[in-house]
Amino acid sequence: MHPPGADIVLVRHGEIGTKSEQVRRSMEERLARNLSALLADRGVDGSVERERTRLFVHSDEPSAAVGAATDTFGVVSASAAVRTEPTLDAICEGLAAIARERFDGGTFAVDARRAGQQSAHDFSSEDIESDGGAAVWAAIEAAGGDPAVDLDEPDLTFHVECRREVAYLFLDKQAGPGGLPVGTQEPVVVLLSGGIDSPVAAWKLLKRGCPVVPVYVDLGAYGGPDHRARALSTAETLASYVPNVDLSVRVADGGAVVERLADELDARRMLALRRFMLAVGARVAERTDAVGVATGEAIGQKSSQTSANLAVTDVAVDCPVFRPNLTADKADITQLAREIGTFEASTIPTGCNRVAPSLPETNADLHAVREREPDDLFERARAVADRAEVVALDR
Ligand SMILES: Nc1ncnc2c1ncn2[C@@H]1O[C@H](COP(=O)(O)OP(=O)(O)OP(=O)(O)O)[C@@H](O)[C@H]1O
Repeated sequence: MHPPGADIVLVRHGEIGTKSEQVRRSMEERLARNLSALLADRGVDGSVERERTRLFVHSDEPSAAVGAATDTFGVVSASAAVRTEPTLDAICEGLAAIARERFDGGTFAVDARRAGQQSAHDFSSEDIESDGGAAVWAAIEAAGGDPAVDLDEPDLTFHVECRREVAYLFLDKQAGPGGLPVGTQEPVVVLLSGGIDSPVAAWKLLKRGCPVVPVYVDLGAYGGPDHRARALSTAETLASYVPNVDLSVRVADGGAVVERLADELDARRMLALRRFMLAVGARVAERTDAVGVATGEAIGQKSSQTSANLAVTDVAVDCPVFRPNLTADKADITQLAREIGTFEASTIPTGCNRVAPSLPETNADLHAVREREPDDLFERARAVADRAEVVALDR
């Protein structure tokens, strides 16, 4: 809920504040650009202003601007606010005006902080809280209401952030994703199957500032058009968070290799397939200046993902393999998929055939895996990656 007449959004970031002056400035600039891009993509009126430790969005659409801010990686929270003079009288008047319009019964509290130079004001945060609380109380009573204060768990909190030049009044702090602005880290290739886990892994990398390069390996007879459409659809959802990042999907044709592995290998088939996919991703990384390859895997979630098997797949490539979900439980990954909006597309039935054997290897030995997999597996991976089709997203 925002105060009546709110025309500015306070945007808070977190870890950026721990950086050196130079890094902080460049990250804040990136955050401002990313937020501007998201506002423009959503057709939300708003201009972003950067100040030390904060961004501000000037907007006549405060709810939509808060929505964009809280979808921007790097943002910890956002509040739609009204501004007043930084005097005790003006703040109390402003709080009373908000109370008249927004208090709807229950309990309230006033929470105040002064930012910047404390000596700029001749009153303390406690003064704002006590005088502001009295002003809110009087306004509610005058309107025929029944005010009650609860400082621990109020139904409505009147927040005041008093700065040297201006005081901001707001009613809530909407949580953002946190993390770092996208583009402040080097790109990473993500093997995006479109299942529940890999879009979440991609989102987590975006959240930590990495632009991602999605790669989908077409499984031929073991995949199909719906399987591919599912991957593209999850990429489109991811792209809606970062409209200024190119999330075109590299679609690599792995059909012939998958068929061969299914024909020739039994228990170790999935390991060879994972090693092939990693090699496809590594080749794309090489060609796109990405620093590594990420997957949606988590320790022990599937037979191909036991800690022993993950070790065997990693050594297929020279570049780092990132697994943002590594220690996450499936329930938590699924919950996040729901929250970020990829779950629905990820669970569309694709009717694809099962590649996995009925008795898969769970404790693979690297020598045994190497011995059985085709000699030209990695050569084929590179060739498939080089021929990958770059599919622009439908947005
Ligand atoms: N067809 C594919 N194209 C690209 N990457 C894939 C593909 N299949 C699997 N992967 C990668 O390998 C990881 C493990 O594969 P797994 O078989 O568990 O995937 P899934 O269950 O189909 O999808 P997800 O792991 O996304 O839920 C995936 O998280 C993904 O990173």
